[in-house]
Amino acid sequence: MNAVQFSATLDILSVALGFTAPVDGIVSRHFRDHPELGANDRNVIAETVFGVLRHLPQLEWITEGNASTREILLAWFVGVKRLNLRELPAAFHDKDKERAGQLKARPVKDAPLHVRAALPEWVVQMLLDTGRSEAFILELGYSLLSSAPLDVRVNTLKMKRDSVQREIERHGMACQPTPYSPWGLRLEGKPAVNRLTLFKEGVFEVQDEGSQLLALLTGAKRGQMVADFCAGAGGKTLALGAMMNSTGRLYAFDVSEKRLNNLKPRLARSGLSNVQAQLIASENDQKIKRLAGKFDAVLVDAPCSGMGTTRRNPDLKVRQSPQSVAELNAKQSSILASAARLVKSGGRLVYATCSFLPAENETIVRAFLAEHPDFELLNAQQLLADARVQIALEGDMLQLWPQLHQTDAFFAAVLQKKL
Ligand SMILES: C[S@@+](CC[C@H](N)C(=O)[O-])C[C@H]1O[C@@H](n2cnc3c(N)ncnc32)[C@H](O)[C@@H]1O
Repeated sequence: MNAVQFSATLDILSVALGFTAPVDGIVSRHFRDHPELGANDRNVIAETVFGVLRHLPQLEWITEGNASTREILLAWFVGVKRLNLRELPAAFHDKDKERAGQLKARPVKDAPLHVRAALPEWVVQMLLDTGRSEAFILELGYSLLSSAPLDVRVNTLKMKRDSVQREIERHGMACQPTPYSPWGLRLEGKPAVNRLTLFKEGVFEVQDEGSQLLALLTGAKRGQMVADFCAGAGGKTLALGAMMNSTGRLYAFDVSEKRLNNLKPRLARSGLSNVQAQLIASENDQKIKRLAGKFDAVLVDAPCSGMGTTRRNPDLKVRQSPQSVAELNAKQSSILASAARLVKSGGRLVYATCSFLPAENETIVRAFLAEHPDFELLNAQQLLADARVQIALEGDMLQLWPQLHQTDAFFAAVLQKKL
């Protein structure tokens, strides 16, 4: 790491470690304000910043707490990258090197489980409480320490997956069909796919394979009435619209105008004409009440801790807490109950999160089922098999794990309103 990269990394980390804003935004802003940084500089800086945040529980343990940003970065090079003193970036002074010697004396292998797994202690406790073994937790923690693969979803309205694969490869970017999603391609490395004309023409969208499977579970079909209740910028809306072959009606609800606005350019690229974006004031908005009982399928991609996405959003390990999860739980139950009113008899309700915490997954679904005897749980593995996706699941619900499925840790439960 050269002096320019070192100083930019320190600057970004000193803001990011304040945890007042998401790290990806902080990194993007710094790069925008510093156009002099080249592509290689940006790669080195971003990899280091994200690496440090992913490993933060370990770095805090190595430095014994209250460390400066510089010391955290030193612990990253010594404790994680395992550089010896001669290999440290030249920007570290003799005094830093003296400290580096002390940091080496605290190897992570001697640390408590949550430190070794680089997960918050409360997260590890929640997993232990629901019967997960130490080995499982360590594998999960390690898998969340690497960067996520770059997956795209092919817009099958515009082109077939194998044709898109050939086109992407023609541009010198290697990719393979994803193991589970019938629409996915996984790219090698992190090429700038958004520069390709195919992307600009809406032939594919960047989307984690797990996210694609959640849309698939709705079973949305041509001519149906479908709702994406927490549509955000519409990652799943676009997948649903393509499943419906741009027919029927697809409502994209969200309480955030900004997020719904971000859906607009994506919709324009996609060529979908069946989507109606609707801003709602809350899950109990009158618009929802007026549409009660009209939908064949409703997807609730609920606001959640995002704990399953910490490869991409490592700061969530610090920004979330048992209190924030408890607040989310109340919201999740309320949104699910409200969205359920939209579903017609025989219709499907998919509750999903990008989390592996049982408190915001199975617990919410079990409580919903106890209060709504008119809904029953369907077997997600069977539904996926019916869609020719072979995946072994532990029970009726879908929980994806990065260490097993190479996706973010998405969760989904498929509920059906009884006839
Ligand atoms: C996990 S994100 C959705 C991501 C999106 N489905 C996608 O695939 O890109 C959760 C969304 O729920 C929205 N949300 C929060 N509270 C809500 C509520 N009461 N009703 C509907 N949407 C809500 C947030 O604004 C956010 O966009």
